[in-house]
Amino acid sequence: MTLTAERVSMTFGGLVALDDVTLAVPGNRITGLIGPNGAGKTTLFNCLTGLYAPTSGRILLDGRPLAADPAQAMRGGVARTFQNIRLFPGMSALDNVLVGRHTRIKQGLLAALLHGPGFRKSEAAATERARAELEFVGLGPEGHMPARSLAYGDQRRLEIARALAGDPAVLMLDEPTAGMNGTETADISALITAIRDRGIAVVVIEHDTKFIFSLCDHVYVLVRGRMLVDGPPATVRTDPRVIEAYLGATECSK
Ligand SMILES: Nc1ncnc2c1ncn2[C@@H]1O[C@H](COP(=O)(O)OP(=O)(O)OP(=O)(O)O)[C@@H](O)[C@H]1O
Repeated sequence: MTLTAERVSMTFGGLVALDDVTLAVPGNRITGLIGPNGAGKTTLFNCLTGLYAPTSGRILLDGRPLAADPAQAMRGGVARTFQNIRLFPGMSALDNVLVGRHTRIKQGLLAALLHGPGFRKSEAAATERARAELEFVGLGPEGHMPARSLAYGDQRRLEIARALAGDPAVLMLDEPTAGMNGTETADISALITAIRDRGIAVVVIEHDTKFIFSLCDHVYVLVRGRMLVDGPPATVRTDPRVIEAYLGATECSK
């Protein structure tokens, strides 16, 4: 599946946050989105996840318009994590992932109340899948623990497990390494690569350009609402326009 922004512009009052931005996010690829403060990254992210309706242009998932409604976008296959952790702190890690799984299950209220065999079977399958996602992110043994008692890095992995449980075609990660130490960052890199290898399109916004250039298959650079340049990391990080506009010569040449 490919998520596309087609000539997207977004204005807030008189302020142009995005100006004619086009990008394509295919499966089997980790796409990075970087840019200086105020470049429009979060605004683009919000358009791609259905939180904002662009002022003009279109967001398409495999050629079909994506609803400007986060719940519908999620059901359509676009999942996200947030800059700030948004778990249910008192619930177990497993139950947090089950919440993600339930976005996919079509059991009505009546079925839940009656607790019939169909419902029980579907719940058992959901629990199995939730356990599998916990294993996948490296939290297999922690399923019973309240989310709040997990280490910070583990809470971020739990958020990713919850997003994966909804069977996304595209996973959008907003600053997934914010506040992490070097080891946790390396672990998250490996996890994101494993997600890509499942065929899921991954989009990462990060301020840590070193992380983006070493992780991503393709990088887009936004500057003042416009897409300045995109390409493989090796090309983008040495592009003089990027060095001048965003990174500063010394940073980018590292
Ligand atoms: N809801 C809003 N209302 C008004 N202006 C907004 C709104 N959201 C963003 N903006 C403005 O749009 C521009 C782009 O902001 P955005 O947050 O998308 O940039 P960013 O690249 O994510 O920045 P940062 O790296 O600092 O998070 C900024 O000038 C910002 O002030």
